This record gives sequence, structure tokens and C-alpha cells, in this order.
Amino acid sequence: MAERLCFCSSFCLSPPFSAHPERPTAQSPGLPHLRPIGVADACYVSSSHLLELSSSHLFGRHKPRTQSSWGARASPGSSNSRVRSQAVLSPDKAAERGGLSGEAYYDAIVIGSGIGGLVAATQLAVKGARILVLEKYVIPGGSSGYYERDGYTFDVGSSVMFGFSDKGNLNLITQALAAVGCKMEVIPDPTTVHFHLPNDLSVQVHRGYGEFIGELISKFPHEKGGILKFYGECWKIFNALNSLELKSLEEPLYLFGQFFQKPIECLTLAYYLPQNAGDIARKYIKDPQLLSFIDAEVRQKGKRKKCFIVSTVNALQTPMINASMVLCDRHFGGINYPVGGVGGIAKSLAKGLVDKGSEILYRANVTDIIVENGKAVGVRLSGGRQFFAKTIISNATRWDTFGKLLKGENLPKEERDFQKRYVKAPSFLSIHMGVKAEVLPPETDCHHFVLEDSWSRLEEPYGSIFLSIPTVLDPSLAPEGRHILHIFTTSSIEDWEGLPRQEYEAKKEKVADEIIRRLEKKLFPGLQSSITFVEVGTPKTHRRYLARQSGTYGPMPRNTPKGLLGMPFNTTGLNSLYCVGDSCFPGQGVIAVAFSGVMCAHRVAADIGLEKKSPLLDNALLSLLGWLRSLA
Ligand SMILES: NC(=O)c1ccc[n+]([C@@H]2O[C@H](COP(=O)([O-])OP(=O)(O)OC[C@H]3O[C@@H](n4cnc5c(N)ncnc54)[C@H](O)[C@@H]3O)[C@@H](O)[C@H]2O)c1
Ligand SMILES: CC(C)=CCC/C(C)=C/C=C/C(C)=C/C=C/C(C)=C/C=C/C=C(C)/C=C/C=C(C)/C=C/C=C(\C)CCC=C(C)C
Repeated sequence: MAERLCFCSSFCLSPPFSAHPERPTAQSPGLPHLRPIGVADACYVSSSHLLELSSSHLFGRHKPRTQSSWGARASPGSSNSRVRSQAVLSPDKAAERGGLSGEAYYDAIVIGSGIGGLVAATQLAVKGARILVLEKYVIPGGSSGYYERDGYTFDVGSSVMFGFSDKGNLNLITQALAAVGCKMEVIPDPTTVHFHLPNDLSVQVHRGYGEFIGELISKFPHEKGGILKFYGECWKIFNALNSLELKSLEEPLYLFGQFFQKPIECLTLAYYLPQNAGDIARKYIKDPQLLSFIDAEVRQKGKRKKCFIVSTVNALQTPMINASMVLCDRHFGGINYPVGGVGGIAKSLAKGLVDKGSEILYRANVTDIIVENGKAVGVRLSGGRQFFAKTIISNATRWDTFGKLLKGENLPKEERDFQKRYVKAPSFLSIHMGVKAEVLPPETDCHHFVLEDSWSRLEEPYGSIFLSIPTVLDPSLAPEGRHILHIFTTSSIEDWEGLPRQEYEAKKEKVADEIIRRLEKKLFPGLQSSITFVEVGTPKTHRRYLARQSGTYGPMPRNTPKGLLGMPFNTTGLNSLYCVGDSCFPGQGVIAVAFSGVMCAHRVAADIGLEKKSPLLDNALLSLLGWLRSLA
């Protein structure tokens, strides 16, 4: 088991420290009186403050803190705003600099500090761009954030981390951290998921590919040939992906360069771009139970209200490229858990961003994207403050970006088409629990997928249960003698809206009790009586704290998609506005949104002159991609 280490070289050297040595922190002697901040106020938080956050009230009954000793309100003219003025303009100055005639101070404003937004921001910052990230909540990370309660550190989202190894080209989380000089200690997970399925089918997805395939073949010996062919095809795609340098597929000089250097690999990917995993699995495999297992494996979203493991749909609606990425990376680089919890990734990226001279404002709720002459030029916060930049990057979902943040603008055709092709996936009900350690049998795996009785419940709300026990890997996340159980299952916002408070609370308890009862019966006898802490989040909780419309987990195809062909990239129909995150290519998942961040940063860098570009080729490629999407 790994020791707890610092995230970055400077991360824990001088508490509290300032990322900019010349800039004192809010705690430094000599700083004037700091006013407590209200929810609507934006506050500058340096990475040192992040380290000191002990509890980010994300789920359950608690509201975000409205009083804080770690944040300082900027008031122009105060010494506190003077302290910051080297990197963050006072609101008035920022406003003056934007608009029609003024030169925008920032190269890019990023709305939201999910992993997608943070990767885009840090990748641009390392290229020398001046970035301002505006985050509505009090800490970075969005669905990859964390919160602390009663000595437990809970991951907000799930704890299965792809792309976090030290090899290949697809370890995008490792690479994103390295770009800003950070390295996190990780703990290898020996089993990606332990499936507990109908008809007492139990499959462990071992880290070793041979071991996993051996186990699967032993359960389905009559399908040996099909299994080898299906997973073999996945490896062909994964190897092609892994051989490329990953940058923006919307940037022609890079794309042609890759085609020139790796023609076979690029053509392989182009061939699979419009294909789905379920169709390919069905070419080789006939056993319905094995096909259902593969549906659960690739967990992409299928029809409305249905859901699964690697995203939330069945294999027939899962792009083959995404399925291959997930089904192979877990064996190639393996699933690795960051020591100290998933929240450390966003904290490290945020710190890295500040180290590179860019800024983050927390409690900065963007309500409007300001458009002038058909171009996104700035943003307005809920308190009325305005910031201007050459480009705006939205890490909010596309539904929020185009439905809420842009007012009075006609929905661009591209977005209308996207909304025809994709709907919002349902949200989750999540249960964060602390339990007595003795309730877990020895050798319990970290991640479980439970569907006890019938395959027909696979995609039903509350049908399948996801369970992570990160303390199996990192015991430091819980008090001694305790474990964390993070349970989640799909659930739609409609189930929870319009209920009076008491009924809402009673329903949370009832639904959570039923899920816990199922886990007690299937996995852990005595579970109920071993609980020491429990907190339940519903889709409303996700909507409120993650600022995602309907609390959605992301986009899912309305019908059977043409693989990844229909997914929009980062540019949008509005000049200078870009999107990043899970409603962009290639979709949901931490590694997927990290890739979207890398792509976005590259395209933006080209557009603001930090990377080479060819306007002529740009137009040709963007038209070609638009046309290809129209075929989806
Ligand atoms: N594999 C896993 O185990 C795992 C775990 C957690 C999360 N995830 C993935 O992460 C993906 C989401 O990442 P993402 O980067 O797209 O976004 P995100 O939803 O995680 O983060 C978006 C951020 O933007 C902020 N925001 C939204 N609107 C805002 C506004 N108007 N003003 C200011 N801030 C605003 C939110 O507060 C949030 O912090 C999901 O698809 C999920 O699959 C996966
Ligand atoms: C343009 C043209 C025409 C052509 C071109 C061709 C080419 C070159 C192409 C290329 C492509 C590429 C590069 C692509 C890429 C892609 C990628 C990277 C992808 C990725 C993906 C990923 C993913 C999807 C992931 C996901 C994940 C997830 C979702 C996860 C989840 C998890 C969970 C939910 C958890 C569970 C739990 C338990 C069991 C407990």
C-alpha cells in the first residue's frame, strides 16, 4: 500500500503558502480584515486555501458554507484586491478592458472547474495563455470533487480512474498533471470491477488481461472464439489510439500530420468512428447472457432512463472507440486510485494553474455569456460583475450553455442538431456511507456492480447498483476501523421533483434502505447494523451542487448513434465560444473529458495564435466535420 505523498513538489512545503511567492495569502500577517463572503460573491482562492478546505458540503442536508475564513472578497482599492491585481484584474478594470474596442485581458475564460475545464485551462496556461477559471462552487472538480464528513473523505463521483498510469499515450490524467508539474501517488487496483449478475454469474475483471479473459472463457467456454475476436478487435483500436499524439481533431495541421505519420492507425480509427460496440459484439457472440454482460461492461447509455458502467448506455449505443478505450486501458495501464482520494486531481490541477500565473475564482456563478457582434466576448456573474476575454470556454453542459448562459441568442443549427441526436442521461441516487470495517469479508474488491435477479432490470432506474469501497485501497480516507461505501444507482429528476420536504426526506430514506437491504442480502450480511454514517444525494442534489441540468450524468444518444460521428467537438456555432466536458466528443468519463480538455486547448491555442494554424484548411476541415456529423 502506498504512503500518502504530496501532490506536487511544492504542495505541502509551506502551509499556508502562496503560489506566487510575492503574493501573500489571505492568512498572511499584514493583510487587512477579510470580510466573510456570501454565496453570490466570487472569491479568489489560491491553491493554499484549497489545501485547507476541510469540508465541502456537497451532499445531503448541508449547504455550502456562506462564511469563510479562507476566502477574501475582492473590493477594488482594498489591499486585498491590490494583492491580486497582478493576476486578476479588479472587476471594474476587467469590464473596462473588454467589449468592442478594448483589448480583452484574458486569453480565455473557462466557465466551470470540472476536469474538462481544468485540463483545458492548464493546457492553455502552460502554452503561456492568461486564463481565468470561474467556478460556481467552493472547490474545484465538479463531479470529480470530494467532500469531508466525520473523518471520512468521500469522492463525489465514482472512484474508477482510467488514464492514470505511467505508460502509453492514453494516460491523460497523468499527463494533464505532469504538464503543470504535478504527480500524484496512485494505488494500483487489482480488480477493475467485480460483477455480481443474474443466475449467480460472478465475474471479476482482473487487472491482468489474460487472467480476465481466462475467467470469462471459463464461464462461457462455448463462446471462446467470439470472446477472443471481440476483445481482440478492441485491442486493435486501443493500440491505434495509443500510438497517436492526442490533440484537436478539429485542427487540420495536426490531423494531417498524424495521418502522414500513422496512416494505418488513423484509417483504423476513421473506420471505427461510426461504429458501436454492441453491433461488433453481436457479430462474434450469440449467447444472450454473455451479450448482456458486455452491455453491463461497456455501460453506455441506451434508451432513455436506462443506464450503465462506463457511461450509461448498453453496448448497442456505445461507440466502439469508447468501449475499446475502457475495455483495454484497464488492462494496459490499469485502474489506479489516487492516494488521498479523487478530489486531489482537481486540487492539483487548480494549484498547477495558479502556479502557471493563471487564476481561479470560486463562488463565481456565471449567469450570462456576453455576446457582441456575433462573438462571445465575456461573462457576467450573478452579482453583476463582468469579465472579458478573447475566447470563452464553457465546461457547463451544452444544455446549460445554450439553454441558460446564452440569452436571446438563437440556438445555432449545430446545437439544434446535437439536441436532436442526444438527450440528457438520467442522474444518480448516491449513498455515501461509513461502516464498521468488520462487515467486509477479507479480500473484498474495491468496485462492484450488482444486478441480482433479472437482466431486464439492467437499464431500469434503481435496477443496477454500483458500489465503490475506496478505503480497500486507501484506508486513510476513513477513521481507523471504518470503511467507506459509495453506492450509486440511476435515477431521474422527475422522481424527486415537487415533493414536500418531509416526503422528499422520507423517500430518500426508503429508497436508500432498499438499496442497502439488497447489498446486505447479496454481499455483506450485517451491513445495516454496521453503518456509522450515511448521507443520500438525489438527482436534485446533483443538479444543485454540480450545476448540471436535471442533474444529468451527460448526453446519451436518442436513438442508435453512428458511433462517435455525431458527437460535437469543441468549437460551437458562436464565434469564440468553445465547449468542453462530457457533452463534447468523446463523451462521459474522467479520461474522456480530459481528452476533450486537451482537444479544446489545442484548438483555442491555434485560434489565439499560440499554435500554428491554417485558416484555409480550418474552414475546409470544419465544414467536412459538420457534414460528417449531419450523416449521424
Ligand atoms: N469515471 C469516474 O469514476 C468518474 C467520476 C467522477 C466524474 N466522472 C465524469 O466526469 C464527467 C464530468 O466532467 P466535466 O468536466 O464535463 O464537468 P463537471 O460537471 O464535473 O464540472 C463542471 C463544473 O462546472 C461548474 N459550473 C457549471 N455551470 C457553471 C456556471 N454557470 N458558473 C460557474 N461554474 C459552473 C460546476 O460547478 C462544476 O464544478 C462526467 O461525465 C463523469 O462521467 C467520472
Ligand atoms: C476526423 C476524421 C474524419 C477522422 C479522424 C480519424 C482519427 C485520427 C480519429 C481519432 C480519434 C481519437 C483520437 C479518439 C479518441 C478517443 C478517446 C480518447 C476516447 C476516450 C473515451 C473514454 C471513455 C468513454 C471513458 C469512460 C469512462 C467512464 C464513463 C467511467 C465511468 C465509471 C463509472 C460510472 C464507475 C462505475 C463504478 C463501479 C462499477 C463501482
